[in-house]
Formats: sequence, C-alpha cells, structure tokens
Amino acid sequence: MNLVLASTSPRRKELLTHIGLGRAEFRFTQVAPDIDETPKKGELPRDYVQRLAAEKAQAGLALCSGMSQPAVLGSDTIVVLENEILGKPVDEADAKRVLRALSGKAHTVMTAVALAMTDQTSVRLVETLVRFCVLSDADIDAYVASQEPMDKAGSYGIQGLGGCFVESIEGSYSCVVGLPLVETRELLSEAGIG
Ligand SMILES: Cc1cn([C@H]2C[C@H](O)[C@@H](COP(=O)(O)OP(=O)(O)OP(=O)(O)O)O2)c(=O)[nH]c1=O
Repeated sequence: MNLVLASTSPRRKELLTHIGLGRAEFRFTQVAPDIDETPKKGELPRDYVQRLAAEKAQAGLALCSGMSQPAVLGSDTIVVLENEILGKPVDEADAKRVLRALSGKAHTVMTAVALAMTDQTSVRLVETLVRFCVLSDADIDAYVASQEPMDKAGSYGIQGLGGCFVESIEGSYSCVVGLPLVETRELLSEAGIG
C-alpha cells in the first residue's frame, strides 16, 4: 500500500508522522484535496463532518491515479456549539464573534477521519468535549490580532496560544488538533498499514 495524506494542514502532517512511532519504514506522501465545504440544507454536524472527511479522501484518491495501491487519508474538524457548526472563520470579525460565543461554555470538537482505497472508504468519527474559561474582550482582541485563529475550526488552536482558554477537555486531544491518533491507527491497521 502507498499511504497518502489528502490534506494541506501542517498539524495533520505532523500528527500522521507520529503514527509510525519513529519507524523509518512508515512513510507517506501528501496531496491537496479540493472540495466544496458547504453544508447541505439541514445536514447534521456528525453527518457533515463524516461526509467531508470521506470526500477529501476520495478527492485525494482521484489525484493518485498513477500510483499502485493508494490508501488515502482525509480528515475534517468542526466545532459544534448548541448544534451550530463552527468552521474556520471567514474574517477577524467572524473569529471574534465565534470566540465570544465559546467564552465560558463547553463545546464539542468533532473530527472525522476517512481512509479511501480503490474498493472502499472507511470513516471514523471522534468527539471531544472542550470547556472554555470566560474570555474578556481584551483577550479576544489580542488573540485574533495574533492571527492564530484564522485557519482553525472554532477560531482557536488548543496546541497554541488558544490553549490558554481551555479549562478542561474530555476525550481525545489529537481529535481537537485535527487527526485522532488512536482511531487513525486503527483504520490504518485494519487496512494492513502501519
Ligand atoms: C479546534 C482546533 C482546530 N484546529 C484545526 C484543525 C484543522 O486543520 C482546522 C479545521 O479545518 P479543516 O477544514 O478540518 O482542515 P484544513 O482546511 O485545515 O485542512 P485540510 O482540509 O487540507 O485537511 O482547524 C487546530 O489546529 N486546533 C484546534 O484546537
């Protein structure tokens, strides 16, 4: 099998590197999937995130037509607050609005990971509960000025400055960062990889 990561996210690349547990023979290449991320009308968050992970993996597979036995991983992460899907912010004002909404509350981070091969696509969904402390306007302004929120679902990164806002988490840390390691290892090992 030739393992391929269909992602432009540097976090996913780094996390996938960990899956080899340091073994030199664990190698993968990367392609950039291009899909429409618009939710369907009335689509539930769990359905949406799993559909997108599968579509990224399948779009990646389509880019590997010359490769023998490609196995392509795709992943998608969303923040869900009171059933509303919070993806990446469209601009700084949107990031501030999202951070104000997350302040002092718990939300769910959902990451789906999909493995597409020529004959089948398998998907795993992982959910983590994240509780935020109360954020002041000054906290939010400073954080958005750092630009860290701008390419992240829910407008924060737990692994960076945004970690200052996280009071507690219940569930998988790597799910929040964008690639749940235990479940990804399971998917790969079921396919005989890793
Ligand atoms: C909540 C949270 C999200 N994120 C990131 C993970 C994802 O990269 C991003 C959500 O956007 P995604 O659309 O899931 O992924 P992406 O566009 O970054 O990359 P690709 O589709 O090419 O794989 O938010 C963090 O890095 N830290 C966090 O704490």
